[in-house]
Order: sequence, then structure tokens, then C-alpha cells
Amino acid sequence: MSSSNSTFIHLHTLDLRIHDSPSLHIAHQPNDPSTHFLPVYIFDPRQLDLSFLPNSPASPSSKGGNGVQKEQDESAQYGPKRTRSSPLSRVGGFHRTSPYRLRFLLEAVFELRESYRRSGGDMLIGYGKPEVLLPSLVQRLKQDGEVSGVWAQREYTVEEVGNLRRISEALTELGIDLNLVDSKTLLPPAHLPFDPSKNTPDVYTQFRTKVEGMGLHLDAQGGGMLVPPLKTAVETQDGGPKVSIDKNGGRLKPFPTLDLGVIELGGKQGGWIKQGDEADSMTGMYEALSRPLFDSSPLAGWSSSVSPGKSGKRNVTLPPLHGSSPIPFSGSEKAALDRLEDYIGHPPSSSSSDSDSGRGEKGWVGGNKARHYKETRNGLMGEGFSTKFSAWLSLGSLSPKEAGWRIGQMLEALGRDKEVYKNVYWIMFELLWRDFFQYTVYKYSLTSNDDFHPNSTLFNPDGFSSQIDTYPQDARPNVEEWHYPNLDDTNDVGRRWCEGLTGVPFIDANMRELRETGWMSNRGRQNVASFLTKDLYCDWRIGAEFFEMHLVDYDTCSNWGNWQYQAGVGNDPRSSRQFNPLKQAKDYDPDNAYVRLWLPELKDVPDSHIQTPWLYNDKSKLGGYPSKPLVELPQWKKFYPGQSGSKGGRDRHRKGGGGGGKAKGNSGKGPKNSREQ
Ligand SMILES: Cc1cc2nc3c(=O)[nH]c(=O)nc-3n(C[C@H](O)[C@H](O)[C@H](O)COP(=O)(O)OP(=O)(O)OC[C@H]3O[C@@H](n4cnc5c(N)ncnc54)[C@H](O)[C@@H]3O)c2cc1C
Repeated sequence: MSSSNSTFIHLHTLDLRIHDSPSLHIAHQPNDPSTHFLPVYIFDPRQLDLSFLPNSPASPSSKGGNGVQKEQDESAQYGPKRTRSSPLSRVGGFHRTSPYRLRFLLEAVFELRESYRRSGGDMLIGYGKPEVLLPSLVQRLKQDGEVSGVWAQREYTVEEVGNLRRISEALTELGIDLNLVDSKTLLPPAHLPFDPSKNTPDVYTQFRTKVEGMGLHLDAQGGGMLVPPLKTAVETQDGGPKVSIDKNGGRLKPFPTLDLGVIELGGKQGGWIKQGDEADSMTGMYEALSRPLFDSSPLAGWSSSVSPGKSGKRNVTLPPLHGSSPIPFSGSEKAALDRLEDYIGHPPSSSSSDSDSGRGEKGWVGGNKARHYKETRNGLMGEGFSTKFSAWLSLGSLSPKEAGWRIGQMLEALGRDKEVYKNVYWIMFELLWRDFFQYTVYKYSLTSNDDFHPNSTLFNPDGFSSQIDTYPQDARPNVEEWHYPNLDDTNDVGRRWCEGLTGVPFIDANMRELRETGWMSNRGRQNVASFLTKDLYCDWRIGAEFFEMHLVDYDTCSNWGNWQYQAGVGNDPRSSRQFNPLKQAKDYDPDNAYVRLWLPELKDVPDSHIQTPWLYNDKSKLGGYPSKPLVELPQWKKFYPGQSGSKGGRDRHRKGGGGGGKAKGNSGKGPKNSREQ
């Protein structure tokens, strides 16, 4: 590179996409001085055990979640200015990333590199602490030219903000700025009608009312609630998105020439992936990063579809998806955009034949699933009952603005049909929940100067409740009375919950599905969280960490925020939220298909007793399933076989679209119901 070269570096973190990319947009403005565009992704030892990659920092060995583990170093403490140093969770000692989560991440990362390559550029992949790797890269680039700046997505959570801050400090020493862009939420912080760091309402309905007050009309100048996504990519015919910008002749600025071999990193600090390295492919990287996962399998093990065979040989291909997975998708940006198309559809293009939708309806193409979303969203089985956008949103391979804008377009096109409007708008309603949790966490983690809040409470047992008063403190659970699970004890109720062995089939089926597929429906999540915290009275953080390990859509704000909400230590406006698993099974698994799918050992138990096997006389038919539930509550009795609330003579309900049980519990409740999630 000549000294007139200037490189724009974008550090990809949870923004694994090229569509709606502020960095691509900024780097290609006429006034931007950079001559080259260098995207980077770095696997971080705080998320993944990197021990099997060359020159890697050794990670603390995992207990695999077999005992409550408190890390001894200061990183174990939750609080300002502290971060963790290990890829294990703090309370349960679980791996933070399961093989399925890893698969989804690798697909997103490596496919992103393909998108850059398809566009004439490339992406650098490294492993180690970004605050160590990035400065060494900058120093190397500065030998031959300039670095115009390093850019990354703004985050709102203590750990991620701490990481960005360390990067910023290291770069400042080299005279380089770390610039942050807002690409994480549907509604960017500067667009909100309040200062999110101080005034995010504590109750969802108030949050929603304020933002909806801006109007849903799609205003290209950003006058309405929604902000138009940036047009930085187009779909190609040959299998994926490609960078396309309205400046620079539509072309991506070139990738700089780099000799990675000469970038100096201290011993055991990680490295950059070079062409031909074993880890220079999805499967190669999977092999290195999954080894520690199989070397210490967690409580209840990994999915039977990914576990090493009996010979002990590891799986060296990407783990195959479970045959009944409700999320049979890749983590790539292309898969995200395909899903958006499949679920929502698109406006007719004037040039193509789809100006008439083919459904006898002008103005919109496709979107059949979205048209029924509100009716199906409480389903449990199949891919179609809900959008599944969360998995791509969590990694940023789908832009929330892109999704929201497309939904807004559909509403504009079809809004006169009240039924369609109600169904489609409910997706927006849910996306706003996501923003609500992002900004709640922001408010209670960071101040308006982006300093750490002195009392960050996202991960503490009493959650936000020490700071907010959505309902009286004396109606909150007493944290002192909680059971702190001993996961080494096979009889511990917290452990039995993790293993899907509580003896309550509706709960256990959901927990088995989570382990087997990396997914659980929203209905299931609410139920198992309520059961752990309200029925078993366990520390909710075990549940949040177990979810973090397994969920392919794990998102810090949505996960920990929802867990607090369910546990009664968050910003739920209602104190009495407790799900009755038998009523829930009756309403949402009316023909028992869900429980039968995930608890095959109960195959010989008749329908009359499959949700209450402890009441079945012939215990020999339980196939090893617990013969007694861990708890039995009086309010369940109404739903026992033969009782007034039970299914009686096999009352079969019609199935909703996409294979999900039609949500009975919800019908008739419009978006005015603030508590509905
Ligand atoms: C205990 C618990 C833990 C959860 N952990 C996570 C998590 O780690 N990551 C995550 O993305 N969601 C989490 N959720 C929220 C919700 O369950 C999922 O977002 C939803 O099930 C994802 O499926 P979907 O994309 O098909 O959602 P859809 O029903 O299609 O909704 C569309 C989008 O709205 C957003 N959304 C919907 N419900 C919620 C909600 N309650 N909170 C925040 N956003 C919401 C999601 O982005 C989702 O993709 C959790 C909920 C509970 C009760």
C-alpha cells in the first residue's frame, strides 16, 4: 500500500450483515477520505473457548455446568467496570455457546465473508481479544499508509460496552478513534421521542404509546416512527447479497493488501486466520471451537443430533439440525433475507409480473404467514407459527430496521383489511418489545454519557426491581428465600428443570426441545421460566444462563430482561404472573402432539393422562419418566383428568397455520392489552 492509502476498518460484532450497514454507507460518502474498506470479525475468548486454535489463550476448564460455580477472580463480580474473562457462565458454570449456537454464528460469519468476496472485497477473521488484535492490525496498516478510523456497532449492555471501551482506549493510544454507529434497534436512540438513557418508560405500554405517537406512516425523511433502512446491498441471482452503494459507482472500496504473517501478536494472544489455515472454513473453525464443548458436555448433554458417536469421535462437520427443529435455517444473512421474504413478502415491482399478487389482491406479493401471525404466534411446532426473526436479529444478520420497514410497507399496502392489519401489526408490536428491553437495559446499565450506571442490575438476583417501582416492593419475591441450585446433586430441583425431568410433561417437553434444537417458542419460554421461579422458587439466573447456552437467538437484553420479567424482579406491571402448566397444555397442546414429540418415553401413556402421568395407575408405562412431579399445586387439580377444566373426551382443536396449535388463549385481545408478550 502506498502512503496515500487510507483504510476504513469496520469491526463486525453483532451486526453480521451488509444490508442496512451504516459503516458501508459512511465509508462510501463522497467526503470520506478512505481508499480501502477492511471489515473484521474476531472470535472473543470471553464468548468461546479458543484453546484449540494456535497461539491461543488457554481458557479455564469448564465444569460443563455440573455444579454451581462462582469464578474466583474479580471478573465473577457483576458490576461497573468489570468484565468476565471466561467463556463460562458465572452462576451455573455453563458454556456460553452450544454447538447449535456456534453453528448459527459460524454460518453468519463465514457467509458474511462470502458476501464481501462476492462484492470484490474480503473480510479478515481473527481470534483473541479485539482490544489486542485491532491495535496490532492498525499498527501494521500504518506502516504503509493511514487508518481513517475504526467503526463498530453501539451496544447497550455492560459487558459489550466494556469491551468496546477497552478497544477504544487501546486505539486512542495509536491516535485512532473508535466510532460507534446505531444499527442495533428498530428505532435508533436519536430517533426516539425521549432520551432513552434517562426516560425510557418502565412499562411497555407507555413505551409503545410514546413511539407509536410518532405515526406509522413511512416517511423517507424519518418523520414517522420507522426509519428507512440504508440501501447498502442487493440480492444477487447467484446465491446471496452483494454490496451496492449509491455512491462510488455502486462499488465497494477495495480490501487492502495485507501480509498477515508479519502482524506481531504477543504470545498466547490469538491470531488472524490466513488462507489455507485449518480454521479458514466453517467446518475447520467448528472443529476447533466445538472441541471444548464436547470435552465437557453440560448438564443433560447436547442435542442427540450433534453429540459425538459412541466411539467418542467428534463431529467434524457442522452439527446436523434436529429433524423436528422449528428453526431449520442457516444463520447467514441470505437465510435471514429469504425468511423475511417468505414470511412478510414484498411490494410488487412495477416492472415485474408480480404487480398483481396472484392472490386476487393488488398491492402486495406473498406474506401469507404474516397475514395469520396473531392467530398462530402462540404455536409450538413447525417453522411457520412465528417469524423466527429473533435468531438473525440477535447476530445482526437481519437488520431490525429492514424487517420493520418491510412490515410497515405491508401495512400500508393492505391496511384497509382490518383482519390483515391486526395480524401483521402484531409483529411490529413484538419488535417493539425487543426495543423496549434494549432501551430498558441501556437506561439501567449506562448513563447518557455512556458511563456505566453505578448500579447495573441486569445480572443481579434482584434485577431491576431495586431501581424501578412498577409494583410495590413488598409484592416482589424475597431473593433471600430463593433456592440456589446445587447442580451437582441429581435430585436438585434446578438441575431437574435443566434436564427436562421435573415430572410435568409440558415443562419437560419444552426443556427437551431447547436442548435438542436450540429453540423454544415464546409460549414455552414463559412457561418454563414461570415454573422455575414461581413454582420451584429457584434463582432465575440459572435459567437465564441455561437459555444463553442453548438458544440460537440468545440476546442479552431480551433474555435477561424477559427472565427478570417472569421472575418478578423486572419491569412487569403485574405481580401475580404465574402460569398453570396444565391449563397451558390444554390451551396450547390440545392434541398432546407437542408433548408426545419431545417425550417419546411416554408413548404408552394414553391421552387422558399424558399431561399428568403421575395420576396414571400403570407406572410401568412411564418408560423411565419421573413418576411424581417436583411440585403439585392446588390450582392444577381443575385440569386433572375428568375434572371441569380438563380436556374431557379428547376435545381436539383446529390447528393454526404453519403447523402450530392455534392460540386460543389470546383470541379477542387486541394490541391494547399491555401485558401480552
Ligand atoms: C424467559 C424468556 C427468555 C427469552 N430470551 C430471548 C432471547 O434470548 N432472545 C430473543 O430474541 N428473545 C427472547 N425472548 C423473547 C421471545 O420469546 C423471542 O423473541 C421469540 O420467541 C422469538 O421468536 P420469533 O422470532 O419467532 O418471534 P415472533 O413472535 O415472530 O416476534 C417477532 C420478533 O419480536 C421480538 N420479540 C417477540 N417477543 C419478544 C419478547 N417477549 N421480548 C423481546 N423481543 C420479543 C423478537 O425480536 C422476534 O423476533 C425470551 C422470552 C422469555 C419469556
